[in-house]
Amino acid sequence: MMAIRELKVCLLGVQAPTILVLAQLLGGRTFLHFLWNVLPWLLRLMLCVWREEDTGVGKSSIVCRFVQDHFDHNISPTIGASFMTKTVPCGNELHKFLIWDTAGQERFHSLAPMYYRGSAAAVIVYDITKQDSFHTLKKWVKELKEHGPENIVMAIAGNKCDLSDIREVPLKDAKEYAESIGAIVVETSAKNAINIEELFQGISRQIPPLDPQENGNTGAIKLVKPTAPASRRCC
Ligand SMILES: Nc1nc2c(ncn2[C@@H]2O[C@H](COP(=O)(O)OP(=O)(O)OP(=O)(O)O)[C@@H](O)[C@H]2O)c(=O)[nH]1
Repeated sequence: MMAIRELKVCLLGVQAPTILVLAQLLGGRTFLHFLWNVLPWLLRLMLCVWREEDTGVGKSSIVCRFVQDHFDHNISPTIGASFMTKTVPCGNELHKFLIWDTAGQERFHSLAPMYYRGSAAAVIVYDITKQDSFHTLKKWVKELKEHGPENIVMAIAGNKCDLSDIREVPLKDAKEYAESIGAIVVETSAKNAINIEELFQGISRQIPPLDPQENGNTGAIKLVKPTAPASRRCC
């Protein structure tokens, strides 16, 4: 007899919220003054936003590698969220990951609670080549601690480790931070399939095993061998 447990997992992570930083810089100016001084900034901002919306930290790519063992260089940015599942063995149990891949663009931030609420685990992804994405990760951790489920397992994924020659975030920093918040940390490459399985195995290991005393209410479904159907008699 093997128990299958459904584990809701959400992936969070975004590049630096440039719009917010700029909005703070612009505060309190008159409109003409604003236009005169800020137009060059705005042009730069538009380029920046375009660039940032174009390159995420790699959440969808991690999910795609984990579930389909596939990597797409031209993957489109997620709109809202996307959903995939994968079942993996863990000891005497099967863990069915119900994975919510959230959109990284700042305009979708307010939707995130829908996905982390009720989650057994959250994977917070940053890009090792973007220091800003590591700062943003800390904001996600704060939000999860304040508003997320009490016993949520937190896993930090430093993605794009295939680009370590242009790294901005030292692994040591990530390890120290993860230790300080009791999170799992691993550097991944969705592109080269590095540590993707290990990331989810690490989450599985952190999920407490089912209490055999509990009946129902655990989200677990017991799989049992079907018994032979009762023989039917004719007449
Ligand atoms: N070199 C490298 N590039 C990667 C890796 N993972 C993702 N990318 C690239 O990074 C870009 C963004 O990847 P996505 O998976 O869409 O990132 P995301 O975080 O889901 O982005 P949003 O959906 O906008 O939140 C794409 O061009 C990917 O091909 C990786 O491990 N290494």
